[in-house]
Amino acid sequence: CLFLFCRLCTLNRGLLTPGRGLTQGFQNPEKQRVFHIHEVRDKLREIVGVSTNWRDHMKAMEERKLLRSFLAKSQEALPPRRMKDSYVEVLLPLGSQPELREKYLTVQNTVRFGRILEDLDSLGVLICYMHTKVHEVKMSPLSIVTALVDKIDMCKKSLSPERDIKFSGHVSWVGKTSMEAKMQMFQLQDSEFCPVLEATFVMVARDSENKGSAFVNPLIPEGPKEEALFRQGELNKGRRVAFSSMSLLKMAPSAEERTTIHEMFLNTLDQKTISFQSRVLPPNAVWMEKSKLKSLEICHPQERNIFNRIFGGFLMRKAYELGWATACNFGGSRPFVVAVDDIMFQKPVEVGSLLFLSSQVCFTQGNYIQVRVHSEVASLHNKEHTTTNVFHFTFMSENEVPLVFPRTYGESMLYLDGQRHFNSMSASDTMKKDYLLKP
Ligand SMILES: CCCCCCCCCC(=O)SCCNC(=O)CCNC(=O)[C@H](O)C(C)(C)COP(=O)(O)OP(=O)(O)OC[C@H]1O[C@@H](n2cnc3c(N)ncnc32)[C@H](O)[C@@H]1OP(=O)(O)O
Repeated sequence: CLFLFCRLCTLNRGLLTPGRGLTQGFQNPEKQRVFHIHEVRDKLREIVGVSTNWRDHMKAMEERKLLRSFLAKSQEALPPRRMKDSYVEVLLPLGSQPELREKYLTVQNTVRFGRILEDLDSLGVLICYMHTKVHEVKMSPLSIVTALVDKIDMCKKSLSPERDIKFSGHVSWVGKTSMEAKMQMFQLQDSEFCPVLEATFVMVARDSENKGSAFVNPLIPEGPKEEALFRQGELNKGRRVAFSSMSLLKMAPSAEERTTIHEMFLNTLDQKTISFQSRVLPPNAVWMEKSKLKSLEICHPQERNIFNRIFGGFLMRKAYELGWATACNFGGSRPFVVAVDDIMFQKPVEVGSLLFLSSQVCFTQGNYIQVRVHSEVASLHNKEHTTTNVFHFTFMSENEVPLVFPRTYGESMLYLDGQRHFNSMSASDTMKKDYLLKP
């Protein structure tokens, strides 16, 4: 207890120190500090107080128990925060520090999108720690985890690994225990940072030991722009509830969707045999099951997050890269990612688990390929499999791609789910932009 108290006191230095004057982005009126990308994870470790040595991880978690007394009994007991209180800028100096490039490089000399997913996840959590900062102590009593990647939209044709990148973001909406973080990414072009990506994540605050939920500070929007962002956060929550209540896991497809599936079924009946069993593919079509790719990851401690579970960004990178390979294999050319949506982190992944990833094309249209990656874990002691995440990625291929045909009822539901995700993407501005992002 004394050890922890000393740590809390000695670590009680300010988080913000002066940084370089980057001016692009939502706002930085109070000249908040600009973190270097390497500092983000270090900062998170400092805020949560994790052990550097794996053998000490149980002890570090024991210490966190003592922070329980700093948890609020109600949301009203916490001081309200403004959007600018959580505003953070992070520099990824790929241009000015070439030694950073290797980690981010694709064979086409573009930026690995999987690495960007990892950086966004860490940044989202840091932003939420800024919002919930308890000024009396350096270490936070909260365990903040990623619950959902609501949406990531790309808005730039290609990312160069030879030019500096900047991220910025802030909390844009809060519930009782959840927070929405909006982030943007910029790349230096002709000495200006130009927008290349927008992302919306939902983070959930848990108690010191990550066992139950915990209240977060209220958010007070200032001015019409912030009020609009906050209202959008409310609408996003409503949309997610509506989307989930209409899930094909709960409800039958609509009349239009049923017609689509039946027409696809009729298109695959063998005209010669007049049988329900005998199925043949129409020209330029592929059975959905043929599009599958699978992988296995052993979840080593190296990939742990600050709470000794597997880092969400690592899970996203692995799922994205398998999804990209699936789209590449299916479309026959290198695809570009257009959008990512609705990645739900349903269950934490324990260190030491076996992570099974299964990816398949579930919908195509023109040059677009909608890929779904399902991840499940089995512990080393218990062979039972548990779903931890479902990922949805929209890719664009250089050429028109084959149609994908479901054979079973389950696959038909995957097709319709893929179509719903694709339609929600194509309704947004995303598809109107041009892309060239590769893994
Ligand atoms: C070492 C350096 C590394 C640095 C990396 C730092 C990054 C660390 C971040 C991570 O890596 S976290 C790892 C990936 N994420 C996870 O493992 C989370 C796994 N999922 C869970 O643990 C639970 O599903 C979760 C805590 C997210 C939700 O649990 P419950 O469903 O029991 O929550 P509950 O019903 O109590 O709802 C709590 C709040 O969450 C909200 N919520 C839950 N699921 C949601 C969802 N899917 N989408 C949006 N909001 C959601 C819910 O609305 C509610 O908000 P409000 O209180 O504001 O109303």
